Amino acid sequence: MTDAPGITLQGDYLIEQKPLFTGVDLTVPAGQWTCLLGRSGVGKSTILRLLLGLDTSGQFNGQVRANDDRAIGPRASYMAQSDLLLPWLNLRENVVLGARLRHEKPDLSKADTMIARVGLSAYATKKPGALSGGMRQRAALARTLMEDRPIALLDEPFSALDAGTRADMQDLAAEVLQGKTVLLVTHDPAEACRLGHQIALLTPAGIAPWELPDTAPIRSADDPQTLQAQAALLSYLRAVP
Ligand SMILES: Nc1ncnc2c1ncn2[C@@H]1O[C@H](COP(=O)(O)OP(=O)(O)OP(=O)(O)O)[C@@H](O)[C@H]1O
Repeated sequence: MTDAPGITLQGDYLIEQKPLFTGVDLTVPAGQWTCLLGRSGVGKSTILRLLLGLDTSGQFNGQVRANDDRAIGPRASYMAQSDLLLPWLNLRENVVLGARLRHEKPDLSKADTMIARVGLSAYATKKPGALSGGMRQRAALARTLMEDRPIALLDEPFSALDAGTRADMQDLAAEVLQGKTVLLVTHDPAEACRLGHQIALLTPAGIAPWELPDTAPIRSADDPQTLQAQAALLSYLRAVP
C-alpha cells in the first residue's frame, strides 16, 4: 500500500492578462513517473510551482487536486532548476537541510549514503562554491532524494550532467523514487522515453499525451522501441511551433 496520491491540474494561466496556456488538463497518476515536456517558456516550471502552491508571476484560473483531497505541497519534495544550495553550508549540511528546517535530528548516516550514491563522498565537507555545476546538481539531487516524500516534483534534475553520469543518476532516482508520484520536467526526449510511465506535452493550447513503448520503465537506452519513440518525439518537438 502506497500513500502516493494521483494528482491533477486543470485550468488556464495568464501573465499580464495574456494567456500562457489554456485548457490544460494534466493527470499525474499515483506511484508513477510522468514526464512533462514542451517549448522553453511554455510554463512547465510554473506548473510545478502551481502544484506546490508556491507564488507565480501570473494568474491561474483552475484547480489543483490530489485524489485523496489532501494538500500536495507538504507531501512533496521539490528540485528546482537552480540548485538552491546554501553557500555557507557544506555539502552534507545542505543535504540534511530539510530535516534541520523542520527541527528534526538529521540522519547523517543516510545523508552520507546518498552523497556516496551521487558520487560526491570526497566533497561531503566542501562548500557549494568548491563544486562544479554538475556536482552541485548531484548535491541538489541527493538533498531531494533524502526527503522520503510520496510526491517528487523535479525540474530538469539531470540537465547539467555528462551522459554517463546522467544515466547513473536516472537509475538512482528511479530506484529511490519507486512507488512515488513523480512529475519530471525535462527537455530530453531520451530521458523521457527511458524514465516515463507516461509523457505529457505542454503547449499553449493544453496537454497532449505521447505514446510510449508498452514496457515498464526504466527502459534500456538501447531498446529499439525506446529509441524509436525518442526519435519520433524529437521530430515532433522540432515541429511544434
Ligand atoms: N519571475 C518571473 N517574472 C515574470 N515572468 C515570469 C517569471 N518566471 C517566469 N515567467 C514567465 O512565465 C513563463 C513560463 O515560465 P516557466 O519557467 O514556467 O517556463 P518553462 O516552460 O519551465 O521554461 P524553460 O523550459 O525555459 O525552463 C515564461 O514565458 C516567462 O515569461
